[in-house]
Amino acid sequence: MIVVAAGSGTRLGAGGPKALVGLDGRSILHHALERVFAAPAAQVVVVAPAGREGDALTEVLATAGDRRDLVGVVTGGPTRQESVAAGLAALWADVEVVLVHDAARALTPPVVFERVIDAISAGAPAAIPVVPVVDTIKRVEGAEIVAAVDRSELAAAQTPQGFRRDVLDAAYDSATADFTDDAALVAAAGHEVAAVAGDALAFKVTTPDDLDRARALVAEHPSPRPAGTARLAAPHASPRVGIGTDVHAFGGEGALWLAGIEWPGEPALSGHSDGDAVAHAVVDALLAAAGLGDIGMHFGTDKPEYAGAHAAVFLARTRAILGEAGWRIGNVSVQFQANRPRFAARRAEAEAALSSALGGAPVSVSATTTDGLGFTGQGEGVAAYAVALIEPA
Ligand SMILES: Nc1ccn([C@@H]2O[C@H](COP(=O)(O)OP(=O)(O)OP(=O)(O)O)[C@@H](O)[C@H]2O)c(=O)n1
Ligand SMILES: C[C@](O)(CO)[C@H](O)COP(=O)(O)O
Repeated sequence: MIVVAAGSGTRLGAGGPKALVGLDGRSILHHALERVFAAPAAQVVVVAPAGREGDALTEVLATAGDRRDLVGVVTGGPTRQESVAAGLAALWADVEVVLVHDAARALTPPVVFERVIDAISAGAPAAIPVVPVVDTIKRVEGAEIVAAVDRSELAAAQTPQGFRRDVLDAAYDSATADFTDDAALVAAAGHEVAAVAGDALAFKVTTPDDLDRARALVAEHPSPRPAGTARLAAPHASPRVGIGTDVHAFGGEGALWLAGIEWPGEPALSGHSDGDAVAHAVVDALLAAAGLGDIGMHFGTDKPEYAGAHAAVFLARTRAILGEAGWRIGNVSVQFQANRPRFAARRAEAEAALSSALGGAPVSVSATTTDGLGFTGQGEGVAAYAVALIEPA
C-alpha cells in the first residue's frame, strides 16, 4: 500500500504540510495510518513531504505496532502523481496488488480497504471506492447555468484506489499527462475501473471546513485498533549497535561548542547548528542502531528550529525518537579527533553533559590527534566517531 502524504495543503492553508496538521493532538497522517494498519496489507510505503520524512517516520512508529518492519518512508514530489510514482518505486518486487491511499482521507474505515482488495482479488484490474453525488448538479459557464447534469451518472471518487501491480506500473510508465487520481491515469491507459461502495467518513480534508468536520468526528470514530494495544512494544528481543561519524570545519562564528559544552577562547566550528561533531556522531550512531535513518532525516538543514541548536536539543529528541520506537539507550562511546581543544581536563564534564541529555545513559568520550596528518592534523577541522548500544525498552 502507498499512503501519499506529501501534499502542501494549499486549500487548507494551515501553514504547513496538511498530513502533519493535528486533529485531536494527533496528526491527520497518524489517524490515516491507524486505519491503514487495521486493514490487511503487507508492505506500506508512506510518501512524506520533502524535509518532513522524520516526522512521518515518527507517526509510522507510533501506529505500525508489530508491522513496523514492513513500512518505508520516501520523499514525495511536487504533484500527487509524482508522489505516487515515488511510492511505486519503493514497492517490493513481489507485491502484486497495490492500494494507493490519501493520508488526507484520515478517517477512512478499514472496511473500505477490504472492499477494494476484494474487487481486485475477484479479477478487476482496478477498483476504487465511490460515493453518490447527492446535490443537484448544474453545468455553468461563468455565472450562467447552461445545463442540468444527470447526477445518477456521477459519483465522487475516494481512496484507497486499488490496482493490479502490472497495470499500475505500466500506466505510470506510459503516462504523458497529470491526473488528479490514479484511476484516471489507469483508465487513460485503457483499463476498466470497477466501483465499490465508498464511505462518508472517507472524505478528504481539503478545506478548513473539512478540517473542522474531521476534528468533530474523530472522537466519535476512534481508531479501529482495540484499546490497550501495545503499539510501542519493543520491536526486537536483542540489543543492537550503530555507528556514526561527523566532521566539521573550523571557521564558524561565536563560541566553540563541542560534546555538549562551551569552550571559551577556542575557535568555533561551522555548521547549520552549532557544529558539535561529537554530539552529531552520537545522534547518527543511535539512529543507525535503531534503523531509524540518520541525522539529516530528522534534523535536516530545512528545519529552522535546529539552526544554532546545541547538543542537548539533538540528543533529547533522538532519545525520544528511539523511545517512541521501543528502544532505550544502553551506552555510547565517542572518539574525538583533532589537535584542539584538549579534552583531558574537561572529559568528565563533557561525558556528564552528553549523558544527561540522553537521560542518564553512560557516555564515554576519548580524544586523539593524528600526528599532523589529514585535515584534523592540519588543524582545519574536527572529526568524531561514535558507537552506540541500544536495548529493547
Ligand atoms: N505533491 C503531492 C500532492 C498531494 N499529495 C497527497 O495526495 C493526497 C490528496 O491531495 P490533496 O488533497 O490535493 O492534497 P494537497 O496537494 O496537500 O492539497 P492542495 O491541493 O490544497 O495543496 C493528500 O494526502 C496529499 O498529501 C502528495 O502526496 N504529494
Ligand atoms: C485522489 C483523490 O483524492 C480522489 O478523489 C483526488 O482526486 C485528489 O485530488 P483533488 O484535486 O483534491 O480532487
